[in-house]
Amino acid sequence: MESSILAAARASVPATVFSPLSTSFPSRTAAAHRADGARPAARGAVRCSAAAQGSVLHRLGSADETFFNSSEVIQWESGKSINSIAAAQGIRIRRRCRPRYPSEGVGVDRAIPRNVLEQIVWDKEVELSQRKAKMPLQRVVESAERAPPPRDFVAALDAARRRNGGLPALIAEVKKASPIKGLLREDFNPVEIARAYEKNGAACLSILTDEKHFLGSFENLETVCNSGVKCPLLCKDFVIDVWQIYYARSKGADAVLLIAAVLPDLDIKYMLRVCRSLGMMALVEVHDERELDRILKIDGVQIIGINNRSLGTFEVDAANTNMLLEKHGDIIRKKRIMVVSESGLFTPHDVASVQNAGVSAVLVGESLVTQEDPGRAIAGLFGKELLH
Ligand SMILES: O=C(O)c1ccccc1NCC(=O)[C@H](O)[C@H](O)COP(=O)(O)O
Repeated sequence: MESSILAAARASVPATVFSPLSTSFPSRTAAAHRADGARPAARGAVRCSAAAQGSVLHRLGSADETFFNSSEVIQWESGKSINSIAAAQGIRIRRRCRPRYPSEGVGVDRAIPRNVLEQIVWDKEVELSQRKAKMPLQRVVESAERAPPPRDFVAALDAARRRNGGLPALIAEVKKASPIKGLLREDFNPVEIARAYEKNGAACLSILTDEKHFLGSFENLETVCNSGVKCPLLCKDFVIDVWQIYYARSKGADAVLLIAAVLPDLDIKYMLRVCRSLGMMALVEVHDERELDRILKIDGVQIIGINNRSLGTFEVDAANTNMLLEKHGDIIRKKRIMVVSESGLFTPHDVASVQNAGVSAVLVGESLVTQEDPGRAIAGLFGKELLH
């Protein structure tokens, strides 16, 4: 019998004809397959689905249920590469393993990464293809269905803010290492750190799951989820495919991070729908004005994270939050979007400054996790103890 999450996922992408570029997608796809000399799907027709805003090619009736990300569909449809679609939206982070037609597998570019984030994304493509080979989407979807019900990330932030007289709520990050700073904490026990954060007033926790660059893991996410910690959990990873969202849910995540510097608009729209179908929240992260402009045009975004880490230098500057909110605060307030200031917050002055700019929450890793007692460090960061 079909799982209800799978059914919900199907329901969220009604079976209508995909036409962002106005032509009938199934016939174009079939033509593309023929032109390319690729064999059609072994069983069942390639059926196309469209979400109200995002789109997905969903191959039904085959044993290995496959979802394709929206920009891959556009790639097939338009003949343009994902990288040129992304570049047209001002996205500077390129993909390396560029998926083409299904039977072709992935094409690998020989270029070298331009920066740390691009390197992370390229490594993520390799990691993901290995994970998917071990666990096809249908199994991940079924496993997501067995996870404990998601907790309300936004409600937890709101409640903490009210409890603390309007101070920004804290999303405290369980972070062992960073690609820029290296190892942040030697004696790293994710459950101990998570409990200490919660006890000292964190509203939500961010659990890094990237292994290669942050020494995080999905085991960390799962153990914290099963440890009795009640704070909602953000799976902090580099999402490039909906598979990762289902996987994060299956390991107990209540929210995921979607990075505008990495994901084209259609992928963000589609991923937001997948999150909604799973009862999860998406923290949509921007670094600059161009990304913020894009995200403000997308319906259904409830939380925006402004990352203070420059994508050029990877240096942090908390003034980035203030600068973006000065220019776009009005529209953000009008749309009732919650804003989180992320990265590079070290002192009560930093927190007060982003609070004055209008943020509802702060996401902090390094300045807490590097202290001997990361829980006690919260009072140091805010200049007072937070109510739990
Ligand atoms: O933390 C890094 O060095 C890093 C490098 C490249 C891409 C992303 C990176 N960090 C991810 C994050 O967003 C931070 O872990 C998070 O905002 C907390 O930042 P901080 O308080 O400065 O540890």
